[in-house]
Amino acid sequence: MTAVTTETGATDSIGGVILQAENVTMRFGGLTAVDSVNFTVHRGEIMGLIGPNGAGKTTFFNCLTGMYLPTSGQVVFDGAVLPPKPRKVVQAGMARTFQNIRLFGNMTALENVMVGRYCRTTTGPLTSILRGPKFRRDEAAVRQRAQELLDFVGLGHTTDQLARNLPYGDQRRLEVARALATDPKLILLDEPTAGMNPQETRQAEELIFRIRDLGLAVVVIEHDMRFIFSLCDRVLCLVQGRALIEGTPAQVQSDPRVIEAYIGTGPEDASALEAELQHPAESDGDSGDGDA
Ligand SMILES: Nc1ncnc2c1ncn2[C@@H]1O[C@H](COP(=O)(O)OP(=O)(O)OP(=O)(O)O)[C@@H](O)[C@H]1O
Repeated sequence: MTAVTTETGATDSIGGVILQAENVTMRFGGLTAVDSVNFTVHRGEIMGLIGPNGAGKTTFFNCLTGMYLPTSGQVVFDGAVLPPKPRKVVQAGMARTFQNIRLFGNMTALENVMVGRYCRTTTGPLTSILRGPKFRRDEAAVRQRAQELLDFVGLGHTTDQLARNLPYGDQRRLEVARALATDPKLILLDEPTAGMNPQETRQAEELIFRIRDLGLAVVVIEHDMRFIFSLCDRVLCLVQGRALIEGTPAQVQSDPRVIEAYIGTGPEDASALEAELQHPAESDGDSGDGDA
């Protein structure tokens, strides 16, 4: 690992390559949603993925996480070509959250996290049916780890609460805890601050930094520019399926093509971005709305 000083002045330990997308292309019939995109993520790095609506961010995310098999190109994760099966991707050490919350609403917070943990247990069907000593040991370990993760994301007090009764920001954090329960090396967060208020957004940022400090790599899709530029080590901007620029937040912010790209697809996105880039202090407190 080498010590790297980020734009924010913090010194982070960024290690070797954990994820490499090579010329990833995804077509839907005649539409090319992702077009020959290269993308590299290192251990201990926070990568941002931005782009105007319809730029191909979610499709690219789905290619990275095995939801889609790219039409061409490949994704190499931790030294091996990614199997195009979400379950195998999780077992390989990649976890994700979704744009729309996907919790088990009628299960408790703890049970939701335990579900994520089961992919790492070795309990077979027979052991589960017989409920012998091994089953009870495994179950206790899963329960304990799930509680630790609830504590880690700041939800230690919600153990027995039904997921559907938690406030919105807590539900998003619960999703992160469930993803962490799979013991990932890389976690991908799809619009983690969507629908959050400014305070929840700051908590989300702090949580992502702590996840990175555990040594995990993080990839984030976000529409909230202030959030992404203060959080990430590097940012990739997609436009019409293509990589427009990849660089540090400072490099991406100062590239006029980025604002132009947003202007080309929607005046609201463009003016929000322009305001953020030119007058970051004035938008204080307005950055938590998200737009799922
Ligand atoms: N399953 C699909 N079938 C056909 N076209 C699709 C499919 N999924 C996405 N597309 C198209 O691919 C393009 C990229 O969509 P995608 O959702 O990946 O963009 P995005 O950058 O995530 O957008 P947003 O920020 O609005 O979520 C769009 O033109 C979209 O209509």
